[in-house]
Amino acid sequence: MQAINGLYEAAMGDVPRKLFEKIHSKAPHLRLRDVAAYRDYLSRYGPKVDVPERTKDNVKAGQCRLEGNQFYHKQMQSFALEKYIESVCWATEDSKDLGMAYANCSAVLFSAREYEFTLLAIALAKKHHYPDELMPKLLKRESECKLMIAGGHSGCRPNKVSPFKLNVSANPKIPFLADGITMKVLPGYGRSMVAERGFEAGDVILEEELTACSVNRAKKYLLCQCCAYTMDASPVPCVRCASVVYCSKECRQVDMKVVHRFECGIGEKLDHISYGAARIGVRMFFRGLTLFNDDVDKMMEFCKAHKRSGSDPFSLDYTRTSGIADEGNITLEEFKVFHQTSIPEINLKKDFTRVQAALYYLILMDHAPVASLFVTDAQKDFMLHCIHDYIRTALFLANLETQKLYTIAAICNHACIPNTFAITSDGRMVFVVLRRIQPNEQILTSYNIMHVEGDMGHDNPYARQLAMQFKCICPVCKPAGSRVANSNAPLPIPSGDVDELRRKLFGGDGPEGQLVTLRRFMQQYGHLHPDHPLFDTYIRKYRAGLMQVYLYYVDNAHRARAAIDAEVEEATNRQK
Ligand SMILES: C[S@@+](CC[C@H](N)C(=O)[O-])C[C@H]1O[C@@H](n2cnc3c(N)ncnc32)[C@H](O)[C@@H]1O
Repeated sequence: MQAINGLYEAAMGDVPRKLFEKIHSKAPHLRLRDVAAYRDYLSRYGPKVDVPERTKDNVKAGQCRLEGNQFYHKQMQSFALEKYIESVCWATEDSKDLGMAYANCSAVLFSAREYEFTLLAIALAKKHHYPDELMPKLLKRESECKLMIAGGHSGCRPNKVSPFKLNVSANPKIPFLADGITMKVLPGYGRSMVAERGFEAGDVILEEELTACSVNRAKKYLLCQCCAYTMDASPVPCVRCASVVYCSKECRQVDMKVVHRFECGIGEKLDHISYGAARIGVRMFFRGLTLFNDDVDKMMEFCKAHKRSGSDPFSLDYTRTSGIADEGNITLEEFKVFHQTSIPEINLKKDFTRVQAALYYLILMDHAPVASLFVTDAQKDFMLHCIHDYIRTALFLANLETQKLYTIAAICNHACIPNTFAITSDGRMVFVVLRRIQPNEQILTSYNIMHVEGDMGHDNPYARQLAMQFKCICPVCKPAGSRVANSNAPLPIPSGDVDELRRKLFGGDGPEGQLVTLRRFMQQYGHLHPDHPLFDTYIRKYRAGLMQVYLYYVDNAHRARAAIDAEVEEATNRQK
């Protein structure tokens, strides 16, 4: 068989799906056999993943800058920034190329009026050998930035408090979740998030930081490898490879400690195996290994003692842990919850996960930092099976579109017309109630979270992708159409109220005013949804408004300020 190289593009990242069709035509006896049979077959007959790795290269850094400049001159700023970030990744630590790439980032950020980030990029350019002869231009930009900030054009929003903070009483053990929400196992759905008390439209019931993510190849220079934060900031590259980038030094440190030390040097090959959330499985495996201080036998013992018998994330006590930022890793308890997740039979019958796991295994075992830890056959088999299990768990629990895994939010099931809106931006998930939820009602979000303007709809390609995962039994899709969809029926809402709503929505009220109006409307009439299709318009408007206002309050500039302060402190210490 040919080596795997370039198939990725042809198959939109679906190497294993295409490959397993090929494998099965050549070796039909493999179908649904243990993953070890796939490993043995692939290691014997190939194909071998043959993709060049990206090691630091200043020539490539220069090429990316030139490509970025072309976009910049065509006013295609986001493409320019992506190229400049890539340039940062290729450049060696001691080169002028690094300083120049940061300076170019600063030009884009300045034109986007991100003054704090511009200052940060300038500080990094100066620190990283930006050429003296070009310095006057950079200093001019720096002083213009300071003037803009002094003139009140800061991206920081010190006086505004985001309305997307938990606004109901919190669970005593899970402070980022509303009190009065529990996990129940419901027929057809499995684990489900259920309200024990009523919630109103506008209640913010969850505000969770992600547990793990995987950044797909197409976005590798756009998202932080560790926390999935959008790279509008000043990029922090891996010091060794040119394959990953981080939003901060802290993220680089954390990722290096828990995962990247195993993946650095084989990142391109690993990226080639899966386009989607499967890689989260590999990353969770290494996070587990890190929890056991790389002691494979200890991890094996633990995993053997804790069978995949089902788990309850609501049993976790987050008040006893300080979270990923401080610890640099998930806790053992959180890892156990992931490890013990039970998966429906249908998800176990997918061959492509076996091919994925076998390919990951073969690449990893060809890499000294991993191979040196897995020596005996038992240890090697453990790694293979564990990675396979975790790939399946990740595909079951993570959002396939955003490739992010949240421990608590993952329990929430999907509805095509949900009662709660899941907003995800960067590495944070927020649940806002869209219409009244009664005690004992299930909390449901649409997994199609990126398509704010539309509910799932069965013609939506993402809906088809989901349909491969499970057969939807939400109130809209349940057989025999439990939804009373009668577009001719008059809405039982006084016409004066509808006119008033329309006037406010379309009469120039700002997004925040619109939100207040919509929330009141939903509180009063939300129970009519989804019974009347006309109502969808308002729900959609409400969701779009929530997203718009949410993004307005995302205040990333304070992160840039903190990073600038840290740079200044570091420079002062260096001078001492
Ligand atoms: C992210 S998990 C949600 C938690 C899951 N119920 C559990 O037991 O852990 C996604 C899985 O839940 C189930 N699920 C979610 N929404 C569903 C729906 N509307 N209809 C049927 N199954 C659903 C499917 O098995 C799906 O693959």
